[in-house]
Amino acid sequence: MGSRSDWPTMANATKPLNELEVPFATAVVSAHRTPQRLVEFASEAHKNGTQVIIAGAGGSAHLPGMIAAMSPLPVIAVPVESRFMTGMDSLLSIVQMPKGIAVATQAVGASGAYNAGLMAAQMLSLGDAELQERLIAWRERQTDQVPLTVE
Ligand SMILES: Nc1c(C(=O)O)ncn1[C@@H]1O[C@H](COP(=O)(O)O)[C@@H](O)[C@H]1O
Repeated sequence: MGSRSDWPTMANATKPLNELEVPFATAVVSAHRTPQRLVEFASEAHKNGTQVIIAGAGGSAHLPGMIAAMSPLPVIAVPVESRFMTGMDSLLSIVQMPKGIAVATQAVGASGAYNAGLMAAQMLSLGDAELQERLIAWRERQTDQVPLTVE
């Protein structure tokens, strides 16, 4: 995430990851405030066992695209709600990537962060049959929890 202030949003990504027993690490990395840390993080991640990166940032959100530019790993982006434009600035600055560098952008805010965790697990499940089984069971539990009536 681009700032510690993104954590209340980005913590939502950890919920499905924990439920699906997917290990993860967190880091504060900013293209603007810690550019050297960004270069090291993005260029080294695929060498230390990381398989998917979830990048959340708000406002002038260059982080996901910059990570994607420097890493061969899939980058899932979360536009964090901003103070002045409620996340529209975050969304547009993340989603409008130039052809040739791909970022998988999720919805703005907490739900987007939650789905980023799910999407990461689904990507990882392509090479992990046990994780895929856990995902299928997770989906079935979710379906069972939706009541048929509003009473
Ligand atoms: N968008 C970026 C980047 C980046 O794109 O590299 N670095 C920090 N930020 C964002 O600035 C917002 C305000 O940060 P502060 O609350 O620390 O002032 C955060 O949402 C963060 O993601």
